[in-house]
Amino acid sequence: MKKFSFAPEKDVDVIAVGRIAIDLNPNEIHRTLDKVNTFTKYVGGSPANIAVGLARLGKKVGFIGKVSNDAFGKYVADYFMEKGIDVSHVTPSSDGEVLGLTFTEISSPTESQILMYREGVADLALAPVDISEDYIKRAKFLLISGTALAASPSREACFLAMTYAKKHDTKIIFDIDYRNYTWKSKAEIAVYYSLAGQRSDILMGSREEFELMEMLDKGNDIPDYCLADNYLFHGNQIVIIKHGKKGSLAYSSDRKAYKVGSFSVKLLKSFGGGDAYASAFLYGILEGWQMPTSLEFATASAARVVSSHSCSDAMATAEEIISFIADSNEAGTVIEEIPWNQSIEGGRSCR
Ligand SMILES: Nc1ncnc2c1ncn2[C@@H]1O[C@H](COP(=O)(O)OP(=O)(O)O)[C@@H](O)[C@H]1O
Ligand SMILES: O=C(O)C[C@@H](O)[C@H](O)C(=O)COP(=O)(O)O
Repeated sequence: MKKFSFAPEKDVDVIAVGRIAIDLNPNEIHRTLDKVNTFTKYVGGSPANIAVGLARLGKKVGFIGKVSNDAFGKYVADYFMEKGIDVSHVTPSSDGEVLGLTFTEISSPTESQILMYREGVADLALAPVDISEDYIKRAKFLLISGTALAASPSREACFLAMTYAKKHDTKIIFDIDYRNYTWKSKAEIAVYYSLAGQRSDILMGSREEFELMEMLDKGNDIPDYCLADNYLFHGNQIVIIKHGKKGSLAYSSDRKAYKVGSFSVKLLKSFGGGDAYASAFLYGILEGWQMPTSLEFATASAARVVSSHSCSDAMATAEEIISFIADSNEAGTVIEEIPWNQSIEGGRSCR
């Protein structure tokens, strides 16, 4: 696949836009939330986790977002600074908006859910006035996280950020990132997700998130490659469709398709894999690696995080991921190049 190239004046690897929140993960596991007494606090929020993952991998990361004007807002901003993430465009909300809270429920060795408190959150107060063209111009990649499209003015802020990115050849990664809060209808979800997906250069999401973007009924048998084709047609270089423990499928504009398995780990929580995957995959792309190497690296990072208690704190260095791969039984076996129309569902035609 043609490698991405960037003007030398682009001195920031990735600028992420969207929510910084707090994860409260249970210290008592394999029980429902009502039976949990204590939690461990971590920085959370999908785009924040991805930013932390990239910073942990040594990339130069910026962030555009709004946080609460209180101790929690200071906590997340301080954590970002400690990780080396630029916070010059992370600003406190002005009308009392709060930081989102995500309670993870680890109800059994195989089941986990999240309960999010997102009423009046600061991240959705991000407005076009907060988007700096000069800042975005410096970035190789702009990461847009789908939940930031769930309400105005954050929605307009994201589309303005994408306009600036297009103007200055900053490549756009759209991580679909669906959370069933704030959205008013399935039609609204599909409109805004597909608008963003048609403007991106790298598009990633779970199968369920692609189905929401395409307004497809659950359980439909449209093959993944058909979903990918639609967005490659609109200019994406890479489309990745994630399938949980089964792994993922990746499609590139040079018509190469990859079926990616997963590494065997002891699952603790099924959350965090996507954020680790996104940060490690993007690291590989920034390093100029070929798709299979980036996909394996991403899959390994994801496996580490779903077997960890945290998401942000569990993000790994490149050395940790490489040694995880070396120590695993699946090294070199998780990636398979497949014929374009032989996705996980088989060789069915698109329509
Ligand atoms: N149980 C698991 N064991 C190992 N890897 C996993 C497991 N669940 C997810 N992963 C990895 O994390 C990636 C993303 O997980 P997924 O649940 O599909 O996305 P998201 O976390 O964004 O919802 C998967 O493609 C896979 O590589
Ligand atoms: O996205 C959130 O606000 C919660 C995250 O911090 C949490 O770690 C999580 O759900 C990760 O999501 P995933 O990587 O998409 O599974």
